[in-house]
Amino acid sequence: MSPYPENSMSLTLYEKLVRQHTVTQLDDEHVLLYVDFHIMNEYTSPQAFAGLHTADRPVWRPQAHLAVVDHVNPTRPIQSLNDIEDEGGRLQIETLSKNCIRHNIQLFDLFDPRQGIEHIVVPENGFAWPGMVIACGDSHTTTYGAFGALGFGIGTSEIEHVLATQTLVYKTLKPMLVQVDGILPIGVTAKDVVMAFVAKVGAAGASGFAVEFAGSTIAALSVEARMTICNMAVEAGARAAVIAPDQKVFDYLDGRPHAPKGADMVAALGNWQTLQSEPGAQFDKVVHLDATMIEPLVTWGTSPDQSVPVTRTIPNPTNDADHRALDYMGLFAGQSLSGLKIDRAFIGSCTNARIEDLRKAAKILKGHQVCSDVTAIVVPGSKDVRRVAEAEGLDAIFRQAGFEWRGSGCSMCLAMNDDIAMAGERCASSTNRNFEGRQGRGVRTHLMSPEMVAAAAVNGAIVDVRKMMETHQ
Ligand SMILES: CC(C)[C@H](C(=O)O)[C@@H](O)C(=O)O
Ligand code: SF4
Repeated sequence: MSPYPENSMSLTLYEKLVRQHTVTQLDDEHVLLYVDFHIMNEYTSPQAFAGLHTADRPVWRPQAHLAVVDHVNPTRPIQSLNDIEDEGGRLQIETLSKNCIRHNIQLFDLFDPRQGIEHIVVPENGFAWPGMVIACGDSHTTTYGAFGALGFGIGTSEIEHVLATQTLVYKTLKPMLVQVDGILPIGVTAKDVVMAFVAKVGAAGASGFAVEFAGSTIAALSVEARMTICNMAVEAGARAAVIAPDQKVFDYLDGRPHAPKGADMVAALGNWQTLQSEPGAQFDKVVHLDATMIEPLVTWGTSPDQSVPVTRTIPNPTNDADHRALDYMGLFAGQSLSGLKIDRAFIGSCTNARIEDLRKAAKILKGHQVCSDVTAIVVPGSKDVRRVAEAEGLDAIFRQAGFEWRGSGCSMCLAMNDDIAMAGERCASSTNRNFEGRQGRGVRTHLMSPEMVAAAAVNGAIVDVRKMMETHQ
């Protein structure tokens, strides 16, 4: 039996995307899904290629894949791969390059002017279109939902399957609607919206679901801000997040190197405009968020759902995990996050290192100095973002304030490269995960918006960014 029988009149956007890519129905829950575009990084692809080579299989459609170096590379300037001290990382980068040459796959390597974090360079170059299925060996592939595409993370054996056949066995999800309405207050961002969602449903609250974000708040957001939302939806367990594409998305894509052009674009638009949930489509769960009530959020624990508005105090622990998290973070219930001293400030990651993020953080920093106790770095999400920021003079604002201006990559989002904090250090971070050890062994991560990180860097402590905005006026 098909989960989407032909006689079911009204489909959600997610269901449409699945149906349009179903090669064959396997059982009640599984389909063989066609993958339009597949992205690889140096970290999760080597074993998949090794499997392919053992089986002596070719890559079926080399042009439907892109490889990007982002996780293990240093963000300080280097002249050649020989300058990378970590031998393991260097080997991963070299292996990706060899595999791409062997199979004729396009690679944005470390020295390519288009290099950056995979989920930043893919949209930037116009690879992600509405209606596509996009897979990648990385959980934050949900980012492409901002375009009305179905993006999701896959494991090593699935990567191999996609390389060989351009398909994979896919377990269908239940549709969930997250309706966000109202005007966001000043100083409250897309990051706070998605953190509010994650806090409301919990870290596993959307597992088994494909989330559709809708409502006046979402419609008012830029495409980049929508990417922040879809990116972090996976922290609630959602293996897919979608937003119906609108004119903003079409305008964003227009003129990008790999977006359709001319008559192809006209034809594509005809299809893209149909990509919405139909009236009467059924969702298995509906969550409402009132944007006017959202405040800047900060995590206090070691899971992205353990957050509170910066104006509030840390809640009482309700289970063992809460106790353990407080212990690791060196915090206690009833404590105020505002005023908590930090050692590091990090602006970066595929959640919040796009040009709009850097512009907003720079606006907070302008005319201020990073507190002398704080080491602050900003890692633009891609070389493109870095170039645009430099053309606008943002690098000068960051540097004058005392931030280090780095090259692009995942950097301090996860301790897999040179950018690692020290045990016991507390870091205000614009990233998406605050797990134990995520930024280095014993490091205490507080997730927040890039504006909030900028404000924390200046104050040497977590602070409500809206206070700094008042002094600007
Ligand atoms: C390394 C990679 C597999 C991982 C992911 O899947 O997301 C990483 O990017 C992360 O953010 O934790
Ligand atoms: S920036 Fe962070 S979240 Fe994004 S892909 Fe890299 S490690 Fe994962």
